[in-house]
Amino acid sequence: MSEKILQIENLTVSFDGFKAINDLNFDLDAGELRVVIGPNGAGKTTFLDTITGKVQPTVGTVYFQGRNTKGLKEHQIARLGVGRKFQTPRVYLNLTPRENLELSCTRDKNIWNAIVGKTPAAERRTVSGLLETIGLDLKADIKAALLSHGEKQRLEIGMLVAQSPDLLLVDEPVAGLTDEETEKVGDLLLALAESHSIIVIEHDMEFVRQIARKVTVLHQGSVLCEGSMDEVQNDPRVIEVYLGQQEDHAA
Ligand SMILES: Nc1ncnc2c1ncn2[C@@H]1O[C@H](COP(=O)(O)OP(=O)(O)OP(=O)(O)O)[C@@H](O)[C@H]1O
Repeated sequence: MSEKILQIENLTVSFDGFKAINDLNFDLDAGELRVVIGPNGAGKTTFLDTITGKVQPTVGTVYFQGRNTKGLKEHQIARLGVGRKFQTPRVYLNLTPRENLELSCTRDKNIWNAIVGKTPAAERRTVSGLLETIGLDLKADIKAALLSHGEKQRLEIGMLVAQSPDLLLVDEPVAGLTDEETEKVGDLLLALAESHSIIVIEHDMEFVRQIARKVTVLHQGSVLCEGSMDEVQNDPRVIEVYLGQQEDHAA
C-alpha cells in the first residue's frame, strides 16, 4: 500500500512571529504506523493540532486523503476520518467500559439510548469485539472509575476506534503508565496498526522501540530525520539534539 493518507507540504505555523512549525514536509502511507519523537518544544503538539484543524497553517498545505483541509473546522476534519486521542483519558467514569464504547459507536451520540440499552445488535457485536481487542472484556461491566490508568488509556483508544477513523492520532499514550501497562498499550497499537493508519507521538524510548517501524524526528518545527529506530538513534544530528537537551536540563 503506497497510497498516501496524509501529505503535509511546506507547512509553517507562526505564533506572533515565532515559528512553532517551520517549513515542515511529511507524508504517511495508508496503513502505516509512524512514531514522531522530538525534544520538548520541537512542535509535536502543534503538528497534531494542524492535522486536526485546531490550528490553521500560516503557510503550506495539509492534504488528508488527497483533500486540502484548509479552512475546515475540527469537527469537519474529524468527520472526514481523523480521530485524536489526547494524553489524558477522557472516559465517562460513571459508565462501564461497554457503555463508554456504545456511546462512541452511537452515530447520533444519543447518550440516553446508549445508557438504557437501545443499542442496535450490529453495534453490540462491534462493542464486544472492541472490548476483546482492548483487553477489557472481563471488566466490561464495572464502572470505568475502577479501571487502572493504563486500562483507561486502552478504553479511550477503543472509543476512538469505535468511531471508525481512517487516521488515528495518539498523543503520548503511555505517560505515567507502569512497564506492564505500557507494553499492553504497545501491543494494542500494533494490533490496530494492522487495519488503521496511525501516528503516535511519544517520549518514552523503550515504548518507541517496542512499536516503531519508521520514526520521524522533529526539531525546531522541522523534520530533522526519518528512518528505522536504529537509524535515527545513531544519527549524529539526533544525538546532538537530545544530548544538547540533557545538558540544558543539567545546567
Ligand atoms: N498558542 C501558542 N502561542 C505561542 N507559542 C506557542 C503556542 N503553542 C505552542 N507554542 C510554542 O511553539 C513551540 C512548539 O510547541 P509544541 O507544544 O508544539 O511542542 P512539543 O514538541 O509538543 O513540546 P512538548 O514535548 O514539550 O509537549 C514551543 O516553543 C511552544 O512554546
